[in-house]
Amino acid sequence: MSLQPLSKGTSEAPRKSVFSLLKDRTFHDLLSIIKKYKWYYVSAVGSQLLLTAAALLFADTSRRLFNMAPNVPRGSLANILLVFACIAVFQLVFTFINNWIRSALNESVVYEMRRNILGHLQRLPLSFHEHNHSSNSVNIMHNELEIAKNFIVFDVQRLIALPISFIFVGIYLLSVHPMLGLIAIAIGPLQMLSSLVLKTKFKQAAELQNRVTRDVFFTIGETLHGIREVKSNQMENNVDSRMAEIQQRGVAYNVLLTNISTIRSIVKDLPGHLGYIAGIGIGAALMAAGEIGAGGLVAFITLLDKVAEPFTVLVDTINNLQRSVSGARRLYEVMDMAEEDTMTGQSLAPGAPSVSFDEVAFQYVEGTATLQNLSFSIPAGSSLALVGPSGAGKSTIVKLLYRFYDPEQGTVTLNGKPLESYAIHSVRERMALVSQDIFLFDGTVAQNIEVGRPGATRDEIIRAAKLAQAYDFIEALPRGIDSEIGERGIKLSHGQKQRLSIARAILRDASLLILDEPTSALDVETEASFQRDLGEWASNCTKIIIAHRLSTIREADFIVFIDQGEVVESGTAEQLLSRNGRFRSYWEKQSGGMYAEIT
Ligand SMILES: Nc1ncnc2c1ncn2[C@@H]1O[C@H](COP(=O)(O)OP(=O)(O)OP(=O)(O)O)[C@@H](O)[C@H]1O
Repeated sequence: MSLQPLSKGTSEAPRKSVFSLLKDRTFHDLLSIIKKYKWYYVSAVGSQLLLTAAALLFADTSRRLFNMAPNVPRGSLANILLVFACIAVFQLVFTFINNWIRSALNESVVYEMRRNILGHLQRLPLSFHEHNHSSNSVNIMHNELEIAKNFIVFDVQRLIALPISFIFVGIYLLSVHPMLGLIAIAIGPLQMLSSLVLKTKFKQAAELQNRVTRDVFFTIGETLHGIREVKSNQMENNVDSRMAEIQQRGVAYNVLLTNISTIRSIVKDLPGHLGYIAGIGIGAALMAAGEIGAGGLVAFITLLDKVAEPFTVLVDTINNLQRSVSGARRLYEVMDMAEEDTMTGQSLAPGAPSVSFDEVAFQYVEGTATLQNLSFSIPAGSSLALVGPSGAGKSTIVKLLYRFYDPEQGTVTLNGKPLESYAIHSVRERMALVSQDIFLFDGTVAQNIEVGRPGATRDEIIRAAKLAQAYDFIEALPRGIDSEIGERGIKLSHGQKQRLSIARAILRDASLLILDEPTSALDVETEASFQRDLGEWASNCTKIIIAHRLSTIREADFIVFIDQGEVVESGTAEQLLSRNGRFRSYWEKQSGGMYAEIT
């Protein structure tokens, strides 16, 4: 394993501006989540407005109190104190309610978005996953979603509530005294202007910081994924140096980001301080001139922050949006990718299909042909062995059958009709694959076999396990078929995993069976009984067998020998051996000259 591909995690994507993002279809898709939770938003905004009303009442009651000072009648003082107490209780209750709603909204939106993204990732074509490291997808699901969520959950509702507060509080202060009102109102726009300071530097530092986070996820994902290779190749120090380098960058960029943010926040607070000083000075002069009472000045001081807040928040929101854009750009790019359409097309009829490849050409990489001029056919219900050296294109043929990729030229047909005329779902439903790459899910043995056909009965699962020669070792496990396999089947041997994957395929009850090195990890005896039983449970299937072992190949009705994506020879095993061609020399090399075993 090389640590080089880690740099993929830092790949740059084209930058989207804030405004083009606001027009982005996917961004609107995400905003449509907000619609679903509109009552949460209405409640959160409503409770925030009630809190503003309470603040206004508090300021006005203070104004009345200080305007009466020092000769406050006893009865009035008692009433005023009661009003203050009620406001305090009201504020406590609504602050609690507001936090409660926000937390419920936050979690609901996050889980909804994660579900949407994972659903989308699953529906993307296999080519996306083959060309993107899984850690990148995990990073999208976690970090970049988190950043986008902060904007969607918190900033959106503040953007609605605070302008309304601004209007009410602004009008109130103007009514106290136009000059004081204007000073308070002027602070906000000045704060907005201050957001221009170091704006570009802030965006750059945020992007650098995001990249570091992506690298951390990438390194952790790759290391844990390939932990056996890391250990067996003693790469621990290599990984550690990589993390140390990321740590160095992470600390440097974080300090840079914090410094820039601090300078921006000092500049942003400056108009507020100046407005306060100007307001006190002018307020004192107005008091001396008898234009306002002491209460007017108190109301000004109490509400100053409330008038400036919408603009301050707008500044923060723009900053957040910039971070969201920078962090969520990749999220939106992935969400914008076209999903596989698996439902359009006709259904593949039950029963073993005939399969044919007619002059098929395919390439993964422009200019490098993987399959070319490839033609062969398999009559319904018969079996074909695909044989050839490593990299010849055998697994690619299977990928075309699954429609993970489509050929560039030529046609693949099932029952004489082009594969593209069938709904992908209906074709995949009728196919089963026993692959050399076995993936077992974290769960019990039974659950792992049931993956083949969700909803299968316990008896059906046990029957499949027996046919796959898996039942003996399953029975010996501590809890039999209900034993936990552990993450990725780590507690089982390769041969045992292979037998579970065979059981899964048997349970699937498919009509097109693909066996990709199905017995590579089985001992000779188990392989022999697997071959025997295959005739029983797969008798009604069309079978494609990819194999290197002659014992597996010779059971096939027909053999196609492939090299460099082309059919080099085809025929029965006996015909190919008697021809003294590529298949025979390939087999002689494989068997050390003992090809006579076949006859
Ligand atoms: N996702 C991919 N992207 C680019 N090239 C690929 C991809 N998958 C396979 N290839 C290339 O296509 C060629 C055929 O690969 P394929 O896996 O089909 O061979 P194979 O005959 O099944 O090999 P093996 O017997 O080793 O499994 C190889 O050169 C391989 O490197």
